[in-house]
Amino acid sequence: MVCITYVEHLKMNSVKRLAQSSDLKSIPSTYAYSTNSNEFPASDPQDSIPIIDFSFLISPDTAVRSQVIQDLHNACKEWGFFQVINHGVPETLMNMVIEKAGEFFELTDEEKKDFEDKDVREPIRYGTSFNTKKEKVFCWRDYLKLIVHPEFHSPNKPLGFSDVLLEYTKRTREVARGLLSGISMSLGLDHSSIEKALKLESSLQICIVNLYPPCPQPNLAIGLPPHSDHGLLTFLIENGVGGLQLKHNGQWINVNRTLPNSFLVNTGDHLEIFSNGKYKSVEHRAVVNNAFTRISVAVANGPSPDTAVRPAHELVDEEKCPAAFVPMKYKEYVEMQQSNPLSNKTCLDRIRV
Ligand SMILES: O=C(O)CCC(=O)C(=O)O
Ligand SMILES: [Fe+2]
Repeated sequence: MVCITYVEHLKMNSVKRLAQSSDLKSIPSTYAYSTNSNEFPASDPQDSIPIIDFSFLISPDTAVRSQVIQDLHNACKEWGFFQVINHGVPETLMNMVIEKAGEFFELTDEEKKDFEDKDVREPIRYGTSFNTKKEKVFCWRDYLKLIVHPEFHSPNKPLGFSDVLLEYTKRTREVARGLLSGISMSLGLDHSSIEKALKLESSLQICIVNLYPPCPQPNLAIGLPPHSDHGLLTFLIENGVGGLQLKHNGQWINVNRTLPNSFLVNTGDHLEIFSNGKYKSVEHRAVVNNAFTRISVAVANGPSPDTAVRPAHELVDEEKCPAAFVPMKYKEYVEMQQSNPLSNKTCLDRIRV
């Protein structure tokens, strides 16, 4: 392994730059997540990840609507991951997001420095790994995190990035609200229960761009360690390289292919909280490879920042099914998650009764 001191390495503040060092044949010890080259065994899924046809949610035919609500129930209960098709967001817009996100990382170090991550409360944060202040082992990943709603924030470069993001995040928010209305019904609640209780008109929406450069020892480093997401629903798109793995029935499986023009959506911690544990947030991780740069864009759709989220009262029964989580403001939860190393479901466990 190359021996770069901790300080030298922190000065780089970008694994993309580290990966570009022409003589990099092995990873610095600070990236050695594993000593076992079989640390990330995963298999291909036997059944495909559930598919949700978004257009069915607004079908005039009641039977079609009931079926898609049942599909959402099964997807949230059995998988916590699903592919959304016929969502109405143009494919060209989705491709532009990936393209512009990639261009952001091509800016010079000086240009990117203006957006450097200084504090978890900042609305624009460019950085490396997940939380270098707290981590012993770093992730093979650079990131750009943006708060895009209720207020929209974006870097002013590269040219056109901000416009594309504004449109994309607005459109995905509409799809998220539609899905959450169906998910409300799939929990036996009114279609507007989640919308009203969690004040979705001012939902906190965060866009996370991940860049995973080629890694000389992909079996020892990790892109993102196993974790669940903080929000209600995360929408993921990527540049076709692959590397996401999810935990299904206790086994890690590869997400190799998703349907063209689809979103990969996963349930987050706040859906687990609101549903009082009926729907669980699902652990996933990103592995790296030695040939291609992977870019993924995750949009986390959550409750409004000031809402103290608790299980829906209809899903709580003091005797049979008491509240499984203590209430906490969503923005405080996000800060707690971002201020600690990323690890499994440790954040949610802190508020579990
Ligand atoms: O890059 C990926 O596939 C996963 C990203 C992710 O899990 C996240 O940003 O929370
Ligand atoms: Fe995630």
